Amino acid sequence: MASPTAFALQVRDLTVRLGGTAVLDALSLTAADGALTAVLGPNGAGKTTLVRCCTGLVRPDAGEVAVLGRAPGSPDVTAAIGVMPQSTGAWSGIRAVELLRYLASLYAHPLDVDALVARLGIGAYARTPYRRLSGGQQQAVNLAGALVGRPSLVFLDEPTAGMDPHARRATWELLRELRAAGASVVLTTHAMDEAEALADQVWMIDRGRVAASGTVAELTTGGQTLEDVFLTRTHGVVG
Ligand SMILES: Nc1ncnc2c1ncn2[C@@H]1O[C@H](COP(=O)(O)OP(=O)(O)OP(=O)(O)O)[C@@H](O)[C@H]1O
Repeated sequence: MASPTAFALQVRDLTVRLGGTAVLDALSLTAADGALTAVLGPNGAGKTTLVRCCTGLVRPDAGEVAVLGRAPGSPDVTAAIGVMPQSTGAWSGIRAVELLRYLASLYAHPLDVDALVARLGIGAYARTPYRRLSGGQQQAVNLAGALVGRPSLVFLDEPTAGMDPHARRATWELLRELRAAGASVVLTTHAMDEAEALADQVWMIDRGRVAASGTVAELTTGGQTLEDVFLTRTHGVVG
């Protein structure tokens, strides 16, 4: 289903206070329809909080979020998006393939679970309880869970963290295919090569604000690498 707007995601002046701190501080950004948008930022910059606002899990203190042109958390939006959170402890006992079949049953036109399992290399551990999977295997199942409903817009919070290079490249290929099929992708990552390889648009956020944005080419004019730009424009907690 195509988005009715030119933007899959519009975030305006978003402010979230947690524990007395403005974790997001009047943050504004957009994700174009049909594009892959990467959100980069140091640990604690507010990336996961942003995703949680977009998926209706965190209610902002101020500002606006429009997901596919509508309010986050509404049933029609929820049915049209996919979400891969950083951790999903709730699935502890269920086998990977049973989890995916259950998730598929929640959608009107899900992807074929067996094909998705084969595509992401999940077959070898499809009958293993989720809690016994390695970190990278859990990531692959989480990714499959985010995609199985054939979403128009998918939020992926550090999708390849913990994946080996085979799984990482398979994931990149799948994300390129998703975009080619017209889906919009918003992903957070610490991997600069991932943003360079995939992103149509990059947003660097720091301390809850936008520190830089543009295409990779725009951000790296002047011969700097994306990592150089990141290190210059954002603050780390170490050092
Ligand atoms: N429930 C909460 N109460 C208080 N502070 C919180 C809460 N949840 C998150 N925070 C704080 O908000 C800030 C942003 O956290 P968030 O998880 O959004 O960062 P992030 O950019 O995703 O970081 P990382 O790259 O480490 O995953 C952090 O300083 C975190 O400690």
